[in-house]
Amino acid sequence: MTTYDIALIGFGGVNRTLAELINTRGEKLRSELGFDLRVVAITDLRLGSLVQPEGVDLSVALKLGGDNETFAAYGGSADTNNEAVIRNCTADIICEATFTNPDDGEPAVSHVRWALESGKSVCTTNKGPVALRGAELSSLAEQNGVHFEFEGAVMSGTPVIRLAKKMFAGLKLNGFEGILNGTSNYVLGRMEDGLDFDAAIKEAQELGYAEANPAADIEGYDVQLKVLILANELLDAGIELKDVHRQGISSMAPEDLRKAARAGRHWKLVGAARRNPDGSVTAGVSPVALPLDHGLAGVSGATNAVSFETDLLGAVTISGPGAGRVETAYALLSDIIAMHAARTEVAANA
Ligand SMILES: NC(=O)C1=CN([C@@H]2O[C@H](COP(=O)(O)OP(=O)(O)OC[C@H]3O[C@@H](n4cnc5c(N)ncnc54)[C@H](O)[C@@H]3O)[C@@H](O)[C@H]2O)C=CC1
Ligand SMILES: N[C@@H](CC=O)C(=O)O
Repeated sequence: MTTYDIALIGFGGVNRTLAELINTRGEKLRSELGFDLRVVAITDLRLGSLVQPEGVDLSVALKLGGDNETFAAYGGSADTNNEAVIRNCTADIICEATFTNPDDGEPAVSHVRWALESGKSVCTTNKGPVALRGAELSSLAEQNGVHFEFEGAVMSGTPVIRLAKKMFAGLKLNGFEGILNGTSNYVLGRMEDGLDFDAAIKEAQELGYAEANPAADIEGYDVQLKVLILANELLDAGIELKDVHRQGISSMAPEDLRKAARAGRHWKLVGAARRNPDGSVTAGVSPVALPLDHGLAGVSGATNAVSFETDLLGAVTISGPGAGRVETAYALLSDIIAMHAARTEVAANA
């Protein structure tokens, strides 16, 4: 049985839930997937760092998080020590789930770089490194013979990136439009129900959907990153953040939403990209009042959906959870499963 040693960088909602899945469903994962997962290091801004090559006792680690509690009391350190931990720990795979920084992707870009440079594979749900340094990091992974996987960066655990890359072979993608942020979609729906803006955001935070700074969700920064990822990964657009026009939903009031609903429309924050006749790609994010018969109008709550425009099939739509701790932890697991499948294939062909 293969065992993958993993390090969790960031121990918030997503990586804690991954640790819970490993802790409570380890046996099932072993029998169904044919490999074992062992956590050998954890770092977190608030908790510090814990490195235990023989395997961290997850039931203990998962109880930590009280006021002023750090790993120092459990044989670790109160310092995060990210670079030393990532470079020197015995992990095969680094699971990066720290805050998304929409400006320059740091420090997550460095976390990913240190891991790949030291011969470790990376899976991440962090949109910053993928959107802003995706090409560079993928090529660094290739140079080092390791994997860089990021399915959870768009639409959480709902398979989009790998699915489109594999299953759309032979089709030409001419563009896409989608609801790509669970928080803003949840907030728009709750405001249509009559809740005020702040109360709706608070609910989205409690449900684990929102970014650490929810302005990223509401002002469209999060969708801007996701549009950039899909455009570059799937349309080969070669565009940068500045090329993705951005407008959020912060100026919308509950009354605007209810008035639109009475007129048979739902306001949605839509991210889209389309290939122009000259081959260039135009991309952006903005609120749109969709008529009820539009395919995205009925997508509600934290559900996301993206509709790809293809040459031979017309529109192909993928829909599923777009946020949530369990759903996003599953995305990391799906990345590890993909790495295992690739490794098994290489071994079979050797
Ligand atoms: N929650 C969700 O539904 C989804 C989240 N994501 C992304 O996954 C990542 C993690 O999300 P959550 O776990 O929900 O966020 P969170 O805010 O619950 O957890 C992030 C953790 O990272 C830690 N952290 C921040 N900077 C750090 C650093 N430099 N070194 C070590 N630890 C650091 C924080 O202390 C916190 O515990 C974010 O980038 C988010 O954008 C992606 C898809 C869905
Ligand atoms: N905050 C994001 C989480 C996933 O990327 C969202 O609400 O969609």
